Amino acid sequence: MEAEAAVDYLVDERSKAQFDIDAMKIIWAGGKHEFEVSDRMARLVASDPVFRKDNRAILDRKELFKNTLRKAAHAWKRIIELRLSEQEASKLRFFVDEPAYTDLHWGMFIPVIKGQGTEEQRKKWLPMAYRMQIIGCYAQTELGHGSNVQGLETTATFDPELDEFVIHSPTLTSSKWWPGGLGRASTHAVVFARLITDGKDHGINGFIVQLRSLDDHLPLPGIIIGDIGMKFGNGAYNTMDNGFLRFDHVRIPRDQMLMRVKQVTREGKVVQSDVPWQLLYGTMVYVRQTIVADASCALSRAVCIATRYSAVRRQFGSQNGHETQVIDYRTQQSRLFPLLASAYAFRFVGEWLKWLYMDVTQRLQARDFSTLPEAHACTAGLKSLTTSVTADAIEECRKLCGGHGYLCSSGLPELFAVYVPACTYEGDNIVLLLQVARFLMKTVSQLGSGERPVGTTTYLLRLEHLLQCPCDVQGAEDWLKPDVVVQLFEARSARMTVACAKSLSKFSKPEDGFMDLSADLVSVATAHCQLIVVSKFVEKLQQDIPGEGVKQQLEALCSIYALSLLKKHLGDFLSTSCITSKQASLANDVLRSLYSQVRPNAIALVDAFNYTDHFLGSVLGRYDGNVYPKLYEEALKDPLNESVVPDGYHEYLQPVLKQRLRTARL
Ligand SMILES: CCCCCCCCCCCCCCCCCC(=O)SCCNC(=O)CCNC(=O)[C@H](O)C(C)(C)COP(=O)(O)OP(=O)(O)OC[C@H]1O[C@@H](n2cnc3c(N)ncnc32)[C@H](O)[C@@H]1OP(=O)(O)O
Ligand SMILES: Cc1cc2nc3c(=O)[nH]c(=O)nc-3n(C[C@H](O)[C@H](O)[C@H](O)COP(=O)(O)OP(=O)(O)OC[C@H]3O[C@@H](n4cnc5c(N)ncnc54)[C@H](O)[C@@H]3O)c2cc1C
Repeated sequence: MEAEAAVDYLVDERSKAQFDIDAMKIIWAGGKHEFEVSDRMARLVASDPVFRKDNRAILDRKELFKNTLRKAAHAWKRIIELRLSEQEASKLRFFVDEPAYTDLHWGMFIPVIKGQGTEEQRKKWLPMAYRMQIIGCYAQTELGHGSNVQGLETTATFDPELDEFVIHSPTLTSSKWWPGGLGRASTHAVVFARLITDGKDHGINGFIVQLRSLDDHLPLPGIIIGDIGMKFGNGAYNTMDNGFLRFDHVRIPRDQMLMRVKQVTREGKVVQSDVPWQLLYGTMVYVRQTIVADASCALSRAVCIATRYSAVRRQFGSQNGHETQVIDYRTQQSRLFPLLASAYAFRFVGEWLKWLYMDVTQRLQARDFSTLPEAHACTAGLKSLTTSVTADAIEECRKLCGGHGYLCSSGLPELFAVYVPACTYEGDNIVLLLQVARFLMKTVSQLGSGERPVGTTTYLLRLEHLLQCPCDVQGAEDWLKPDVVVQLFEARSARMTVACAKSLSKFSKPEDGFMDLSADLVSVATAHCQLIVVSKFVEKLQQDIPGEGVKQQLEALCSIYALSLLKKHLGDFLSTSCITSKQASLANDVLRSLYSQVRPNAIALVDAFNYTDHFLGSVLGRYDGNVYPKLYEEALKDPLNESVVPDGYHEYLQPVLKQRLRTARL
């Protein structure tokens, strides 16, 4: 093909923007400094050939994994050479954009030692982990149990004679199964096992166990270890060595039990410290909070691809002598713009959740445990909400790109395959929503006893009002008032919560009620979490938002986010008598006019994510919109096109064709 001059097919679109895009970039990044770091790291990765990733879909598993090891080693080398800070290093790894053992080492192994280790344990293990002299993973899930952590079967039995624990896998189902980084890379693991002393079971605790030799990487005696096999999609999450692990009476010193929550003395006595036992689950709270921030990244990435391509792609009709850009179809807008709005909404709720997590961490250090239940409910609920929406949205973006979205070169199939397990790992999304529902039911049941709800449940203090207040919408413009919308979401959540609590109270055993009503409880939890996202978006807009037109764009997106949820869950709002059908119809009119308002800004709103073409990894989402020649180029790179006549022609095609000829002649 002839080389084409570089043309920016989206220049016109960019010229229509009605806001200061540089200011929006800073809002999206979370500050000037964050923007600068992110931009610098993205470019560093994009310009380094070792971080190439366009061949992932065609590499076999072994090549894929070796390539991941190579990239992780190279990333580490760059981090050391450039003396990158922790923030810069983590951004660099993010832009390398390939699931790897390092995610678990930095994301779970180090945090679990920090959160559950004693001062001495942190001093001993963290420096080695920070220097990557040991590589660790988080070995909790087993073949037989993942969600039910209390059901884990691996045992850690204290031997007072030798002052050691004996780690053992008593059954097949007790095999550790799934931990990332375990299969091939890790030298160590934090293993969750049942603590047994003097024949008594004291429940689950974490233990630091060395798995492989630091000299030759061979498994240590008594350790049976391997990779659990190929996962969904080509490339995708197969760069990660999710592993299995069995123990045959493996001995570790007593001081390798993580002892912040429980201690075992030299004599074998178990001492419960004064921190709540739930801190054993603290690493999951931390990781769930990071997953919410990541959801906005994955979602914005898919939306960026679908939005740019929708502006380039034309089908049918006529617009100034051209066919219509598909982004101008109302159906395309009504599918795409709520996802664009959700990307911004999740960004802001992610920022807030990070704050909440820091706050609870500081309180825990000061021995104030009062906000732990709220932090658990918020991280669990928002992890569930944002990952489910994002996984569905990536698939919707694929459909929004028509046939070409199904090509690997669109970047969307791999993004979906990498992202979709987020609905399962770090807590199955339904199981986590049931935790939120449990928290809400408890909060409502305690209202009568004078307990005051705090944080995100404070609205339940106005229960009487919320149970009967009418929606304040008279005309379409009322739907743009943030206080009207927030109160509506509060009323819906409060009414659903109370209805469920009433149904539960009819059961003589609460557990039976929870089983029977679990589907309704999940809807209640979803309504509460959606309220949190809407109100955090509204709160963000009450802050000082610099930059011409930026606030107006964000206000439009906030309204789109809330009103598209209202449309999707209309059944909830009507059945709880929160709104009338007339008000619902007005909301729909407002949504249409908001789509028109966003339309000229759509490309600039996705440019504000500041993604490099390397990170997007999508021909359809290219910054310059030069889609067709590049799609053609990508097709030509496929190994099937290496020869004109395919391998296998002589064995399998020619005989068939020849036979056809003979048959035709007969
Ligand atoms: C295109 C390329 C793109 C490339 C992208 C590259 C980047 C990719 C990166 C990917 C990296 C991803 C890494 C993935 C890591 C996954 C790691 C895992 O899954 S690790 C494995 C993760 N595994 C899981 O997540 C397992 C999920 N399961 C669980 O968490 C628990 O078993 C349970 C919570 C469901 C039940 O527990 P159970 O003990 O039966 O509890 P009860 O219900 O009886 O409640 C008892 C009380 O405890 C309270 N409470 C509960 N939790 C917490 C908490 N966290 N805190 C505080 N409190 C908590 C609860 O409220 C209640 O309080 P109250 O009412 O009594 O006052
Ligand atoms: C890619 C990936 C990476 C992972 N990485 C790690 C890791 O590094 N370390 C680690 O320890 N683990 C890891 N895991 C394991 C992961 O945390 C678990 O798979 C997850 O917690 C879900 O548990 P499960 O597999 O037991 O699902 P199950 O609980 O068996 O879920 C099966 C079905 O049962 C339903 N269900 C279960 N309990 C209930 C209930 N009480 N009420 C209603 N419905 C219920 C669920 O909704 C689901 O539909 C990883 C998993 C994946 C997919």
